[in-house]
Amino acid sequence: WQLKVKSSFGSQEPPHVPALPLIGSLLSLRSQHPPHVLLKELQKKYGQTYSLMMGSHRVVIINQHVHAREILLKKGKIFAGRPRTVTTDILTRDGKDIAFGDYSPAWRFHRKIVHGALCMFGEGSATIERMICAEAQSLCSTVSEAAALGLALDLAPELTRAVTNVVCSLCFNSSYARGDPEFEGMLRYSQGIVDTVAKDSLVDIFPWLQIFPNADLRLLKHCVSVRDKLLQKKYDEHKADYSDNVQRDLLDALLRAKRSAENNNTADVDAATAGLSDDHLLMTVGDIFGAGVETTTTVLKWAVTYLIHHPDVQRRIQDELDSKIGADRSPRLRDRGSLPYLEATIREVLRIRPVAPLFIPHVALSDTSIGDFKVKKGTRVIINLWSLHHDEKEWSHPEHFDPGRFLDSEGTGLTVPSSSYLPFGTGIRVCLGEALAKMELFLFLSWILQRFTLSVPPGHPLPSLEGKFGVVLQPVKYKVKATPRPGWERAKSQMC
Ligand code: HEM
Repeated sequence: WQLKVKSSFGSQEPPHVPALPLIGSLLSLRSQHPPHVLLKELQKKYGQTYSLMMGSHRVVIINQHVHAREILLKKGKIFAGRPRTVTTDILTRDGKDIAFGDYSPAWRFHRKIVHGALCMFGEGSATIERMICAEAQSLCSTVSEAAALGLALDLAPELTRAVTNVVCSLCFNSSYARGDPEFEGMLRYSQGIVDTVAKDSLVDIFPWLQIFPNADLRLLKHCVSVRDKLLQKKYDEHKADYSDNVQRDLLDALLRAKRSAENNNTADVDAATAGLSDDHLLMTVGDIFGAGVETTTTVLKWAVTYLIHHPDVQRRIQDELDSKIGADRSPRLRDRGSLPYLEATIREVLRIRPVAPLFIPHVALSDTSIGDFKVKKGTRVIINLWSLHHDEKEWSHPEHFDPGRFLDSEGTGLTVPSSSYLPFGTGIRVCLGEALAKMELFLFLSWILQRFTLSVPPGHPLPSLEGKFGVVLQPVKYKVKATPRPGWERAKSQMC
């Protein structure tokens, strides 16, 4: 019996990367590789699951799907905590959002109403499809204008604009024209936040460093205050003309859920204890911008980058689009089922270049175990999605871009060939925007590839596939030559 109890809490600690007092394992983590690659490499020395010290925090690193699934699914509630850090506290008013909020009844209720609101405007909704198609149309017009002038285009800012506008329409029922000062301001502060949060922030490992002047923290605080002013303005406007009978957007849906909880119109136990404040709703919208724009845009950028490297894949998608949709109308969400090769390509992009290769760290909320290893309450856990998606035992030639691995043996049906595939996570903390992101990826890519063939301008090198690591794993900057496809002359590219 004693043995049984022992093993249910794990019998041994995971192997440790050496650590020194105060600085932890910092010296062993110096490398020219980005963190996800280094943490994958360290498996060779310490095994698939090992631990290290970040300052005074013990962090367990997971490089295999069996342990990842145990953490996210089987022990989802035990590992549902999030660490608090200096930068995320600034970003989220001390964790009043979903992504960095710690697990609690308030968080559970908060996540539930946001999920409900996103479903209403998300999956299967004609409203969101219209919003995305409007942005796809505007994006294709910009690309078409550049093509008509014979110009190569940096697609990255155009994709950011398009995805940001979808999120603006979803949250505030307002989309912006190019050059609109409010919109340009929003793009600027978002970039500032991405740049500063992306820095390997030492203050997050050693919070006492805050007492020293820190230019990054100053910039982050400035960008967050500009963001908050805009969010507050939108929030006040929505509150002023709120009506129970009309739901224009996500902010209306959130306001309704909050009011209904306050009026005790809900039997929800968590709601009774939650007490969601205005800050919670504002930070939710901050989260959707923060988690929803950079990620989706980056996947689109990687998709374009891989398609440029693989004209054969691009051609096969275009053949599929031509035969299933033709040139008389634009793709719709209902076409997804008949375009398996495009869907397989999106899955392969999400596998080969996971934008969140280290997820968001989880925290053990009680003493527990992972496999045979015991894990103490408060331990942080980093799931290295890069290792899962590049595990040689699970994927043949993992660095080889091959959408076909997500097709069945007939090449017509979609499959997921390995359990080592978790681009959006799974379980209690699964990505809240998975459905929205998949709709955007499908519509933007199908619209672009129906109209244009993408390449690099003559004489330009192919863009690097290495990527640079920040908040997300980004491709490098480069220019794209978009050649209109036969039948997609300029006027027609406007067609919806
Ligand atoms: C292709 C685009 C996207 C990818 C690959 C992606 C991936 C992920 C991943 C891996 C996580 C971490 C899961 C974990 O910690 O266990 C996550 C969390 C999250 N994502 Fe996404 N995401 C994408 C787009 C979006 C969008 C569009 C939204 C907003 C509508 C969004 C909102 C969130 C939120 C709020 C969380 C935190 C969930 C929680 O902590 O409970 N994401 N996402």
